[in-house]
Amino acid sequence: MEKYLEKTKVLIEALPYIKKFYGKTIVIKYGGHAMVSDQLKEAVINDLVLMKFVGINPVVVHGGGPEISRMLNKLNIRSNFINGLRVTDEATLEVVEMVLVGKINKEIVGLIEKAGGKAVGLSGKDAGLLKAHKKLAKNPEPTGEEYLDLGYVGEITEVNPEILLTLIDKGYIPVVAPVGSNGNGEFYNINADEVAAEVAVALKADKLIVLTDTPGILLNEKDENSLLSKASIAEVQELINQGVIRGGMIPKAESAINAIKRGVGSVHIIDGRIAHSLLLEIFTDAGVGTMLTA
Ligand SMILES: Nc1ncnc2c1ncn2[C@@H]1O[C@H](COP(=O)(O)OP(=O)(O)O)[C@@H](O)[C@H]1O
Ligand SMILES: CC(=O)N[C@@H](CCC(=O)OP(=O)(O)O)C(=O)O
Repeated sequence: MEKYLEKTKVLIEALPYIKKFYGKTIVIKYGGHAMVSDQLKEAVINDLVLMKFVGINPVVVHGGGPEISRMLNKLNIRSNFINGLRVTDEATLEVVEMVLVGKINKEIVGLIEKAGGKAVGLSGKDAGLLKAHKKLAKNPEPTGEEYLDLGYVGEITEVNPEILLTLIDKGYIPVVAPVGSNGNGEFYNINADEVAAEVAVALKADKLIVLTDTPGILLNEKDENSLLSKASIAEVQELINQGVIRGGMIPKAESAINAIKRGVGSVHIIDGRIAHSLLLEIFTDAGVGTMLTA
């Protein structure tokens, strides 16, 4: 009996959240470092499908950095990162598209279908979804040029959400790969955190949830107990300036600040290595990870 009461308690606890988010859009950034095992992938996908069936509109933006690196390695193409962004020459861009659009995007779509949902996979090239131009990165070193050339790394100039709204309306979960186009035949590799934030802004999303491989923003990267559970965008900017937030966490934190400044209610950076962390974040009182608000 006790066991059943526990189960009903969990469902009842979810009710106010189901009501709160009914009909709302939540953008989920599914990071490559959170795609650890097939079992975990299935847990994430089940969460997305459950969200859809209780009336929430999830939109997925995925990464795949580790898988791109593995493929580049196999092909003996060297790559390096500046401020968490992969320097991308022509050969690298080809591999990026192959892995993100050809493989990971279609895999996620297939898993959603397997779990009973409906999904459509897109890259930013489709239906003019992500317009981009070349991004110049600020040189992290105090010496030399102020800006560094990252090759075919893009920065979003415009999101055209029309196709996403149509898909949502028809009951599909849109799955977006972070590749953009300048409209003149030039394509760019865009960091998936940046894409997720821009998509969340364009869709006026209630929340952006970033699934990654840490419990959230840590005050000491080596200590998982130093989790910052809540932060304002000013506090996060300060942690970037101090160098507490570095590497792959920089685009996440900067994108979160950008999204909140432009109207997204909250951004949550959570541990995608924990099965069903997405459900815990949305449907329970506890919440997980780091919550960023204005
Ligand atoms: N202050 C910090 N707190 C947590 N993680 C941090 C911090 N600073 C840097 N990181 C790094 O950021 C990484 C997450 O970014 P990234 O590797 O790009 O993941 P993803 O593939 O999910 O986008 C963490 O694994 C960690 O190494
Ligand atoms: C410019 C840039 O860095 N692009 C990323 C795109 C994929 C990505 O962002 O993947 P994660 O979310 O798994 O890190 C890359 O080439 O790795």
